[in-house]
Amino acid sequence: MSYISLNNVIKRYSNKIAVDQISLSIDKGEIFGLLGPNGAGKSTTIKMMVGLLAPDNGSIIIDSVDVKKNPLVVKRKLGLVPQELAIYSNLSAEDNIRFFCSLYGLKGKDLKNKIDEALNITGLIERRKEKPKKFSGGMKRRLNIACAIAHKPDIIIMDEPTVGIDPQSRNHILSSILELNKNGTTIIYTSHYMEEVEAICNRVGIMDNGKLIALGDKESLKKEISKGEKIVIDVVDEDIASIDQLKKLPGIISIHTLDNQIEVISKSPQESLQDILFILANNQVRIKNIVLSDVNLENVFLQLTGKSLRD
Ligand SMILES: Nc1ncnc2c1ncn2[C@@H]1O[C@H](COP(=O)(O)OP(=O)(O)OP(=O)(O)O)[C@@H](O)[C@H]1O
Repeated sequence: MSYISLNNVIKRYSNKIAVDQISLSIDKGEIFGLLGPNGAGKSTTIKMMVGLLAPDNGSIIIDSVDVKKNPLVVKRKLGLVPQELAIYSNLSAEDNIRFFCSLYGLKGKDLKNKIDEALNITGLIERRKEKPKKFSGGMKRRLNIACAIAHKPDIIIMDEPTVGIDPQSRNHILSSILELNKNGTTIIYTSHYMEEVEAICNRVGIMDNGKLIALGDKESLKKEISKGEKIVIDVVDEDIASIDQLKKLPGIISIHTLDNQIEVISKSPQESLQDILFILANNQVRIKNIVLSDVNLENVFLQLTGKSLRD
């Protein structure tokens, strides 16, 4: 039996279907990534997993417990890092963590050790006495994480924890997640940044319009969905006629253009390249740069939905 399973879960807000019959399972010790653009239904899915919202249909089972039937039992196993900051600006960093730990009944030496550990893992130990109103956005986000993980839950669920922060804090957060996972914690990580999901997650679910449109190990997802390689061509000016001709070339899986960049996914890029260059030259399209690379999760998403993750 899976450690975490969602079975035909549906959630509506009035007439709007936010989560549309999702089924997936997650194993103990995984870092599972839930990827999708804004409004895909990630937060709603997570809120149902932690018992903040009840599904209209279907069930969610965590470590053999039904979330709807026994929300309190499940909540003890979980740490939720919400998308919105849930910290008190007038309490010091360590008092914020102390407050959240006290909700789990922690006291004395155990409490002190857990506060220290959370401050260490999020890189805030030196700033423990300071109030978050003096913190940068990235530090506030790290404190938000420290508050959610300090009680050492078996499962940590993070809802876009790196939105709008500096690269240093982002890297710190990603390495903290890897460290927590090394110690056995199961992590569920939602994001619309595919680079983050690619960097830390083992398995990935891709959501769009409330539906789970792909699920699997990230490498096999890339292989199965895009049996090809990518050619990225920067041009001076895009030309619609040449794009139409490129689409007709043999071996071309997909073509996407954005801001004078043409992204071609081809079954055999070495062979396609000659033809592509010929067509562009014939249409007097001037080329600034060409790069060959592997497909990524963004390409998988594009191929499945016809739109970019950040549309
Ligand atoms: N409380 C609510 N009332 C009505 N509609 C809602 C509510 N919360 C979310 N929605 C809608 O449900 C859909 C899914 O939203 P959700 O927040 O789950 O998506 P998301 O993938 O987490 O997006 P984001 O990254 O922007 O948070 C969206 O169309 C959203 O507008």
